[in-house]
Amino acid sequence: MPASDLQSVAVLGATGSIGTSALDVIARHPGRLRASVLAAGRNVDALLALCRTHRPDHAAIADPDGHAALRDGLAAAGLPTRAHAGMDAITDLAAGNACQTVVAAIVGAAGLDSTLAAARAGKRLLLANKESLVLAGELLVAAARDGGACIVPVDSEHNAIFQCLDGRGSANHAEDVRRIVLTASGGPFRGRSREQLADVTPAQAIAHPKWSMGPKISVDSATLMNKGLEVIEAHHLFDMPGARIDVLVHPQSLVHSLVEFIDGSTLAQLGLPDMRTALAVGFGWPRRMESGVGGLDLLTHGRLEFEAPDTAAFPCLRLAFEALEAGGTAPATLNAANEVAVSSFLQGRIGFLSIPALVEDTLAALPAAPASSLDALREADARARDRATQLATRLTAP
Ligand SMILES: NC(=O)C1=CN([C@@H]2O[C@H](COP(=O)(O)OP(=O)(O)OC[C@H]3O[C@@H](n4cnc5c(N)ncnc54)[C@H](OP(=O)(O)O)[C@@H]3O)[C@@H](O)[C@H]2O)C=CC1
Ligand SMILES: CC(=O)[C@@H](O)[C@H](O)COP(=O)(O)O
Ligand SMILES: [Mn+2]
Repeated sequence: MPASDLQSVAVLGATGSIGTSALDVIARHPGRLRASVLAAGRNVDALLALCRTHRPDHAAIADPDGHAALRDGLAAAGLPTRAHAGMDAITDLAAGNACQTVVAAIVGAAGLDSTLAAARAGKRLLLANKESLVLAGELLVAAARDGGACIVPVDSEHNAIFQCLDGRGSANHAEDVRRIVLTASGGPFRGRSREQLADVTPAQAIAHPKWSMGPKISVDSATLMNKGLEVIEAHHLFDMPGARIDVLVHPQSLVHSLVEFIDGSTLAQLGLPDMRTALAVGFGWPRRMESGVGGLDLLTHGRLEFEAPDTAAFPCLRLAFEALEAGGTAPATLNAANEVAVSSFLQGRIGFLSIPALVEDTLAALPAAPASSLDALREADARARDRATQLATRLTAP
């Protein structure tokens, strides 16, 4: 196969759940895919282990203090991989010649700069980092359009919708589509009342019933904030107003989302809950690639059930719809407050019910302003983090 057919891939967030799944798919296609850049946050040992297996040209650690350990570890392993450190280095690698494709799988707003850089540089962008779309969706979609990037959403629901729309993204489908329906598993606490959520622990919250994921998104699934973030994500990716985006709880997580068209047709994408399918769609689109995921045997799986989300017990979904409706800086505020709240909960500093309370308080304290620039959004993000941190500290105080 000619060298030009080999797709060089930067996996940002390589040590995480999505990063690991992406590398699994890449390793199945040695003639077509190559991990040329691997990047992580702080975990130098895990990054070094991946470098020994995948032998990338570049490895980058966001934590500047990790540089020496990464460089020395690569040298000790006899690898030619170049060591880099700091977020700017990751952003430069995402935009540079070392990769044609970027898997954006850093968790949280920390992924924004590298995702934006990949979009501006016209990469094939496998977008898992939903927080960057929530924070700066309009800018990111515009950067991809202007830079000639192809965004393939790999969040499972958005990947499903992308497939149902035949890859048309935000273009050319608006008149055909009546509504988008995002499915939600309901998380580990589906069916519980608000009172029954008061004492749940971080360990219970990250035990997702269907998907194996990192801690932050697992807590988001448990509060239904994940679905709220996904509503805003769908708004930007598919140019749909919130009023035409619905959420349906589907505990089996086999129907990944649906699109209803104006002629009464509904298309859905189904498959086992394994992110390698969405990632293979991202690498191969418009062709299909082997992903390592088996087929779906509906006779074995039995019933497919659907129910309405309970926004009284799980108000984060309502808060996200309200932030989308308010527009401007509100989604950035929602996202930042949620990141602080989830981190505080995972550290055992606040209770589960304090997550929506803290987000709601922050949104009320910092009303939406026009999101006229990236700087305005960054400022909204910083202010929301300050406010939410103060509140979390107050809630923690004995
Ligand atoms: N997991 C899933 O199935 C799905 C995830 N997503 C989205 O994908 C993203 C990643 O999720 P997931 O893989 O579960 O998360 P994980 O927590 O498993 O992994 C996070 C990755 O991000 C890296 N990271 C953390 N902070 C930084 C930073 N400041 N700079 C650079 N890298 C950093 C981590 O590195 P280190 O190990 O060194 O800390 C790790 O590689 C999230 O936005 C999530 O919402 C979307 C759909 C499904
Ligand atoms: C795999 C994926 O895309 C996750 O976002 C998943 O959807 C989380 O499950 P919930 O439906 O419980 O939020
Ligand atoms: Mn999802």
